Amino acid sequence: MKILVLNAGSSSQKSCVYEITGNTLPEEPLKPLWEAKVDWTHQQGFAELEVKTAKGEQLQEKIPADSRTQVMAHMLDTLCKGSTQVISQPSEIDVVGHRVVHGGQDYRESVVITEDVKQAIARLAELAPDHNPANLEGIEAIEQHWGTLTQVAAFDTAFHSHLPDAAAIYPGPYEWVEQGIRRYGFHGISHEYCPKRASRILGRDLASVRLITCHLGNGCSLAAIKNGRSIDTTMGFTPLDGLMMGSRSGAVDPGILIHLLRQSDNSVDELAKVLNKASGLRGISGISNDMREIREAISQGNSRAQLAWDIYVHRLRSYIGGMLASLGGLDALVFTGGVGENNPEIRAAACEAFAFLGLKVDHEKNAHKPVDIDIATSDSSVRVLVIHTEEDWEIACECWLLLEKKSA
Ligand SMILES: Nc1ncnc2c1ncn2[C@@H]1O[C@H](COP(=O)(O)OP(=O)(O)O)[C@@H](O)[C@H]1O
Ligand SMILES: CC(=O)OP(=O)(O)O
Ligand SMILES: [Mg+2]
Repeated sequence: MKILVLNAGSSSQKSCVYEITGNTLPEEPLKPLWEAKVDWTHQQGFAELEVKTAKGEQLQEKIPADSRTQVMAHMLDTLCKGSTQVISQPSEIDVVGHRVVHGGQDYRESVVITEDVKQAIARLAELAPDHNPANLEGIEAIEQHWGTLTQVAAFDTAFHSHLPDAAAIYPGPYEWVEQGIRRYGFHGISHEYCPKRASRILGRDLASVRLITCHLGNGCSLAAIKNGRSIDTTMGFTPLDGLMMGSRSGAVDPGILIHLLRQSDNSVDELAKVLNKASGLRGISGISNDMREIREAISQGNSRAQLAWDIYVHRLRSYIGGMLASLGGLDALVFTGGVGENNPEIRAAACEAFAFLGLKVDHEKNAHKPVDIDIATSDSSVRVLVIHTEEDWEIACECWLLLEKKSA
């Protein structure tokens, strides 16, 4: 079965083609036949496209980013044409799997996309404005360019859909519960993949390990994992809650929002834009949402970049502390996502606060681009893992399972 996966994040569009043969799913992620990444934010006005194939072909292009759909169409063309071609026509793809960020109350597992599903994704766009519209664009781009193919939605909210009520319900009026205003949690595809990988690295049964998964990308969230399930998480009703992020504020006193809305020159839309696009690392530093640029500015003595870093670290530590209490103990702390996987300083800074528990990082291992390994010292009381998240592989597995079930 050939599966194309489209994973639209807030700063990137990642895409992969996998070929799964045989009648069971492999335990380890397969190497994609073709993978592409579009980075939307690295250079103003341009998108950077990188394509790689299993055969070793590579392509790097800088394209004007005026229209996301055009960039997507161009990316899809590299699958069927030119040096990175891996299929001769779209009909060779059996199914297209999409990461869909908000699935609301109704979508607690992956589904085959129908008109109803598309309408629900569009309806929920208000709650995930940086994601659901891009997810829908991906679905529509396939329909427009490739015609009718089976498409599947894998929801970021699904893995958190069994959160205990005490963690899921906001202490507003009870009517909120009836209106579906609750903590949904996001990055669920990554928070589900990482514990499975962690249990293999640790050589322990998933049901016996207590984990905190720190997904630190452009969006950032933590999840507390017990018995392989999410029992607490930092993102909420929308992907704005919790940790400080690239350009999102994370949790702020709701009184600030009331105060700003009372000032007549602030509209709801402006406020939404400020919280989603002009806050977080970008808002505080005035430089960028990208952690690489924040680190660079700190090395040049920029005090606002330093402040942005300090707040990011403070919040990360304090939310890890919260997850620790929800779990009542911890076997391993897991770092993943663009920042979690690539930034040794953030891992060291987060872990330092838990040294009193006997958690110790091996600084040599931490510094040397760790991938899917334990970076704690042998005498550390808690393991510390760096895991390359394989959201795309997890989505491909969901597609395979759904189609196998349908054909059984
Ligand atoms: N080498 C690196 N060092 C530090 N941060 C990095 C590095 N590579 C990527 N990042 C960070 O990862 C972020 C993107 O994370 P990613 O998980 O890919 O994002 P998305 O939210 O789009 O899925 C970038 O904004 C950047 O801050
Ligand atoms: C939900 C979310 O914030 O996703 P991303 O980090 O990919 O933007
Ligand atoms: Mg992401």
